[in-house]
Amino acid sequence: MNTIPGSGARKAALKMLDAVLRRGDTMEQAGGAANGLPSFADRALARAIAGEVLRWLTDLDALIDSATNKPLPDDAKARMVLRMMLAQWLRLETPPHAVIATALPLLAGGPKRLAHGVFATLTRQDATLPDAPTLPEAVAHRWGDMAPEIAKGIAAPPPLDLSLRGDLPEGLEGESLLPGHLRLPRGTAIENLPGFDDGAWWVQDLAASIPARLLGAGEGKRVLDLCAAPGGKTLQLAAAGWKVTSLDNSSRRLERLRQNLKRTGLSADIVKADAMGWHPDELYDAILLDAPCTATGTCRRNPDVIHRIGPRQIEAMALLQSQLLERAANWLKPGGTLVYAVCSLEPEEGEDVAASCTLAPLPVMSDELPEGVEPGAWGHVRTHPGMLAETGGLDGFFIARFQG
Ligand SMILES: C[S@@+](CC[C@H](N)C(=O)[O-])C[C@H]1O[C@@H](n2cnc3c(N)ncnc32)[C@H](O)[C@@H]1O
Repeated sequence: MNTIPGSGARKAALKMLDAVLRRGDTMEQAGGAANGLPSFADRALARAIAGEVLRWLTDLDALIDSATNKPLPDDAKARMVLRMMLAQWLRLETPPHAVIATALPLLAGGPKRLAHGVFATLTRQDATLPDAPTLPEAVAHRWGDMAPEIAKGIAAPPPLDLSLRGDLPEGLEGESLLPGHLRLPRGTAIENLPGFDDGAWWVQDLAASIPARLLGAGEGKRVLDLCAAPGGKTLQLAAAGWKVTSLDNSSRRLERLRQNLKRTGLSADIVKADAMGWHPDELYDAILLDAPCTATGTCRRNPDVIHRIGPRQIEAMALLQSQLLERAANWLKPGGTLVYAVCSLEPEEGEDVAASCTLAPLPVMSDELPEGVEPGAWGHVRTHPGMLAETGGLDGFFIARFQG
């Protein structure tokens, strides 16, 4: 039984961190550890603690090492608990006495005094974190010139972006960076927003909304949303007047797509199939391939990717993406349009895959993008979390458009 209020959330956060950093689970998978907590507030707290630790891991470790004579092993439980303690104090503004009361029981029978001593030293010194998280060396190297700006973008969770099905519901206010887009402050509770019950909008990062926009109005023509679940882009395409076929190989994610269609009152034909074995009955006017990827572009909301993803996963994804793009290119009517997108910051999954496509590039124009985002040299789009910083940033995406 938990005798100290909030200790359940800390236990769950510890389990989540263990799952991500030791087993390589995604935050979504690891989040299951918080599901048994009785209150929404506790579940949110567990996720916030784990998220802040993953965001600031390198800097938290540097603080811990500065306050110990002998470095704690990377996988020591005391180090993990100290990371959580510092993240709560320095990022979530939890008072030190509450941090100590809820964290030390996690080390029952272990080095409680050591953890207490390190934490007390750092609080006495008024330790601080830098303005932007320090990226692990290999990640900074991979992201090259973009790395310093991305790091700034990762410093805090992102704002809430909504895509609108049609007109703006009465009473819903925010900043609009593209038609049909609305940005609200981070932490906004969606259930209480006007239009939630009517399905007048869905949550979708501004960058994630760009690929479907690049296909324009559907006017009843047929589009294949390849790798469609949970369906953010299917909803956009259906709302833009396309006759949508949504294909995905995950039953669980397709169930979420079904629920999303139901909530918004939009429609699509759903196909559960492996795109690597499936063949269409006829060709499509347009195809949106939002390919499976390492998702490093979502590092603001899923900071686990900073620690889980490396060359092995990037290479495997790039191979699958090239194969999917090659197949999709054959399913397009002559003159049709194909958009390839990945929410990855890795050129191997974006620029390199697009360069291997046999279709002709159909360059994206500046006026199709949010102000401040410009198309690249051959008309492709590259976004990253450090862009549009003054308005709250956006996820990292690579997007290219082609003509059949
Ligand atoms: C980036 S997500 C798609 C997100 C979706 N387009 C949206 O906007 O909500 C990639 C999807 O590809 C699916 N997928 C992965 N491999 C697949 C395959 N071989 N065939 C079909 N779908 C696949 C995954 O289940 C996942 O839902």
